[in-house]
Amino acid sequence: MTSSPIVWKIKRFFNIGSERQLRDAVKMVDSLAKSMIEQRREMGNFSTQKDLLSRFMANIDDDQYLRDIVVSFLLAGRDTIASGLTSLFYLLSQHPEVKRAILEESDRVMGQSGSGSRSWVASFEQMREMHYLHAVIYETMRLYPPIQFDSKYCQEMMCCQMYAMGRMERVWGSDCLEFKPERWLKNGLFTPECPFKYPVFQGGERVCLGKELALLEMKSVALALVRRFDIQVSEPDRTPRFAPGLTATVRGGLPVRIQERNG
Ligand code: HEM
Repeated sequence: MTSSPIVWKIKRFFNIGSERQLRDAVKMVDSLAKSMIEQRREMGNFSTQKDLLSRFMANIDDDQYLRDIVVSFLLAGRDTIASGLTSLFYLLSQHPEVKRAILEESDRVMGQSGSGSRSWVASFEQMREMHYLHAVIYETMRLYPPIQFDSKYCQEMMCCQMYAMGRMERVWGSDCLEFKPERWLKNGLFTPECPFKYPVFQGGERVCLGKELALLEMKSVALALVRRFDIQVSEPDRTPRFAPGLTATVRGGLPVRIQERNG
């Protein structure tokens, strides 16, 4: 990235420096997407396969279009989930009472399976019953939205600041900086907020297409890990700092210590 467009235009023209790196990186992502499409084509029978790519391939023949679909799902769906889960494990490490409440809820819904150890994979129906877990995921992304700001261009440009909005007293009340999953529950049931108050997935016609998938993915990974392992942030007193970028990434990662639970 440079301050003047002339610089990158010259680099692009001569295919040098960061423009060359960008071109190589795009080529690599393209060939990854292409090989995923080819592998799936060799498997055949798209109409009977249940994965997302097969469903698209059952209806679309244009390889360029399919490649764009693969790339947009990879970009939109990978780093966002990783970011949300990183923040979740940071917060759970600081709030053992929330972790305990997740375990209690999951034990109630899933039961504690054989020989003292918990089974860790929940069914879709079981996950729908876990209102507290759902609230924890929403509350995590209120304080740490995976996409911290987002710009839109129409007649004028506007910028939506998800990170700032999630921490505004005017919007969330005097306890806005506290991690309180209960704020999302009414009589134990998850109660959503208007997407324009909680714009983590944006709202309206350009709402995140993967929103429900994202929530399901985050819930199932979080649950499986919390039930099976005890995860502690290695340096609990160090506040994570974000690296600048489209998706919120913790600078240097979030080192944790993982221990298997006994039961
Ligand atoms: C916690 C995880 C996620 C968050 C916070 C998130 C957030 C967002 C946001 C804020 C937008 C709007 C961007 C814009 O219009 O400028 C968006 C768009 C989009 N997201 Fe997600 N996303 C997540 C996960 C996913 C997943 C898992 C997928 C798919 C597998 C996905 C697919 C998409 C697509 C295709 C769009 C473009 C929609 C359009 O322009 O019509 N997202 N997402």
